[in-house]
Amino acid sequence: MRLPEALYTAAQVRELDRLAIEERRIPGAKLMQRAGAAAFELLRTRWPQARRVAVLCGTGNNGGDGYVMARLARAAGLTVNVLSLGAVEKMRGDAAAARKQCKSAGVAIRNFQTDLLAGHDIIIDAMLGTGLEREVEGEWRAAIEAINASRIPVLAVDVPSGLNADTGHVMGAAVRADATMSFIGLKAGLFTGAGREHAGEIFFNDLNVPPDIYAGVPALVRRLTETSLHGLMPGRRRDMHKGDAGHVLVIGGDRGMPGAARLAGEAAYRAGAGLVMLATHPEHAAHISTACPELIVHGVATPEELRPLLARADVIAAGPGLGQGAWGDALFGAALDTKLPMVVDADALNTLATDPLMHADWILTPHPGEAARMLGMTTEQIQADRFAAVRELNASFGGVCVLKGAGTLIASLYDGVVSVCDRGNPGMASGGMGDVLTGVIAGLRAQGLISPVAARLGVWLHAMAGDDVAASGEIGMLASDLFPHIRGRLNRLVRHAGG
Ligand SMILES: NC(=O)C1=CN([C@@H]2O[C@H](COP(=O)(O)OP(=O)(O)OC[C@H]3O[C@@H](n4cnc5c(N)ncnc54)[C@H](O)[C@@H]3O)[C@@H](O)[C@H]2O)[C@H](O)CC1
Ligand SMILES: [K+]
Repeated sequence: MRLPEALYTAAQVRELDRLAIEERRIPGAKLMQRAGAAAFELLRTRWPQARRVAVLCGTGNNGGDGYVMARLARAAGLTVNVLSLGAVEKMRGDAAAARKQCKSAGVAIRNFQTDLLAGHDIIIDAMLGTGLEREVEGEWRAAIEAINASRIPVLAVDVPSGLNADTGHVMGAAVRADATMSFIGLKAGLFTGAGREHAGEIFFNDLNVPPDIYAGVPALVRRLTETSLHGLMPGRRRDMHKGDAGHVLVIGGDRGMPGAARLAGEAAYRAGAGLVMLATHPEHAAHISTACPELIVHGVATPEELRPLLARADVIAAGPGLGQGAWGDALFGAALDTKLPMVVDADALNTLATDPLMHADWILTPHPGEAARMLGMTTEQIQADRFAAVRELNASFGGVCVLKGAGTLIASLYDGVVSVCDRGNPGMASGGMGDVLTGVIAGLRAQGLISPVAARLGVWLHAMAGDDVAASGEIGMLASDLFPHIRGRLNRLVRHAGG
């Protein structure tokens, strides 16, 4: 089943469950049977050779799903060992019934012990799902750490145990799954922060609930997908000229830091800008121009020298290599005085951290460290709840905020929706990648896309290009390796949209 765009919190999925059970009269036990069957089907298709299955079951409905899977695995002739955790005598309702049925089917059920994991081909993690309500401790933590140390493949049921379904934060310890099958509603925490590290490949099954129940629970988080980004790029008239494709002015490159500004400038061209000007420190204007002759490079020492360039720009990209000295502050200040749309990154964000200004139309692109400085928090606090952080940044600074990192988030005051990019890879954690993103977003904005659209499309193109480059390995990727793939992905998007 294709992954839906809509992502939900645990509470929202519980509401969807309630609607299905109470208003559509689908018994919870039936949903549990369907969940167990769907997850077992995934087990068979993804690990067809697996014969010896360890199913770790908690005491709630997540565990109930696991008991259903164990019964089905035994009926299919697999060797199954259920290892249960928690106070099983307190089990009630559907989960208790599933455990009873599993026992009646002759499945071996024992209390979890670390040494019982060895010798299995696959581990099913059905300990904790959306009911996780505190840090894992004791036998739960021991089980999670034993699973992660065992190096046995893991299929997580609904949510990897120990992972916060809303934020992707690890609550003490969390299972590192090779695959996670999530039910009824995809949980937002699987797609950002530590979620991406722990969920493995994500699968979804709607358990065949009536589609109209989703209308009652509006998703506030949405995945970026190629489909959702189709048709956003303006067409290109045969008689258009470079002015029609927009003028970008990159402001950056203080003494000794020419590279960032140059990368942002070239990226703006790769995203389709008609003309890209670069206002940089006079000492390296000449050789940036040699390195990339398409850039209109100006050595600028003062705001007065910057003004003629501001007058010709449609969009400003401020920050790449801007530095935090008087030169950069003066030029950034002059840019803020205009009403031009801006993409603000890197050192210019650090200026905002100390001098929280506002601007009519900007896209801020902090990484977690810059976000922490902007909000007066620690990076750990930002990463502990990235959704809350990006919403707070957006509420504090307005416009559009792009919180970079695994599972980049985009929040926009224009529509209140947070978008998640579930593409990109660790190979992109290298110098210059952020400068390229800044340039791509500015290049799209210059072609007339409104800021929330330019930010979403830019983040998606940048991540897809990074995945294209990583197809030949994630180690040793250069930011400039992305350029041909950004262009390729953008033209493919336009072609498929019939643009
Ligand atoms: N109809 C449905 O509701 C469906 C649910 N599905 C599955 O059910 C789980 C959610 O089940 P729930 O009983 O609400 O909670 P959990 O099973 O995730 O947690 C069980 C239980 O564990 C205790 N607990 C919480 N935190 C901790 C902790 N840190 N350490 C120890 N114990 C903890 C707490 O008492 C919880 O109640 C959902 O994920 C699905 O897997 C079906 O899949 C679909 C139908
Ligand atoms: K689980």
